[in-house]
Amino acid sequence: MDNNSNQGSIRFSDANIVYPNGTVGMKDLNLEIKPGEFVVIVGSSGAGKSTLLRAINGLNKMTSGTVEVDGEAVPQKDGRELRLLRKRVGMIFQDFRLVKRLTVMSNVLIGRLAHVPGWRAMLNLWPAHDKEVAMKALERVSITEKAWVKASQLSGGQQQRVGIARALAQEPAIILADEPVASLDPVTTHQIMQDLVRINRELGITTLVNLHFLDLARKYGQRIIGLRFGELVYDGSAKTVTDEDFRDIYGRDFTEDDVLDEDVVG
Ligand SMILES: Nc1ncnc2c1ncn2[C@@H]1O[C@H](COP(=O)(O)OP(=O)(O)OP(=O)(O)O)[C@@H](O)[C@H]1O
Repeated sequence: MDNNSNQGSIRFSDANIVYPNGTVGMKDLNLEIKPGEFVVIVGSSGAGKSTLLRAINGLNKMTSGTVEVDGEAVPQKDGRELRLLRKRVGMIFQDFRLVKRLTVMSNVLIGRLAHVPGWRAMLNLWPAHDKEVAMKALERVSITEKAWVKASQLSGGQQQRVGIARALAQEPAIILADEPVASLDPVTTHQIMQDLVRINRELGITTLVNLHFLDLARKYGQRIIGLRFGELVYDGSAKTVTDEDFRDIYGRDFTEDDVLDEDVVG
């Protein structure tokens, strides 16, 4: 998987999203993310983390302002241009979003859908190249031995690895992971976070991860972005973020519910 031709820069300029019911999802956001960055986004429930991620692949439309990927505005209308943009942006979900009755391989090939003619995919006549890309993606998350197993037979952690492989099969410039570990046990959570960090280092794919747990943000983030009521209230290194910063982002003291490993709470 060669990511050299991909870039993966993101820029929000004076960006606002107000939902039809009047809720503010994003407020005056100005933010630049460089190709290859690993960014963790934190904030309490409803702070606008998903809104931000979904704006990058055009799932949420701007009320005003712009979001650009590699210098091109994310199309605000559904259509061919938006499909081309989405080809470059892989998504990873909290609930994995696999097709449970299909094999792991078929699920990963879904990541190739935008790259092959629809009739080929429908007839399951995938070109050798696409199968190879899918298998390499499975290798990247060490799960090739499950290629021909039905997704329904996998553990949560294995399912999330397949979710990652499906995103990688797109050969994306950007990966957006929306609470990717929220459904996993602590041990598996660390494994999946390590996978995401390793893949980011190996392939240089710009990666944005929404996280609920503060200790994970600190441990695995490179850069931390904090949101509150749709506004950017923190942007800094994960190495130097303080408990005080987290309190400001959350607008309250944090509790054991905010950390995965409880002994971290002082
Ligand atoms: N489709 C929608 N229509 C109306 N309001 C919405 C919609 N989607 C999100 N919101 C609201 O926008 C705000 C930001 O939501 P968002 O899902 O981005 O927050 P979040 O930080 O991801 O929260 P969580 O951690 O709970 O997923 C919240 O107040 C939410 O209720």
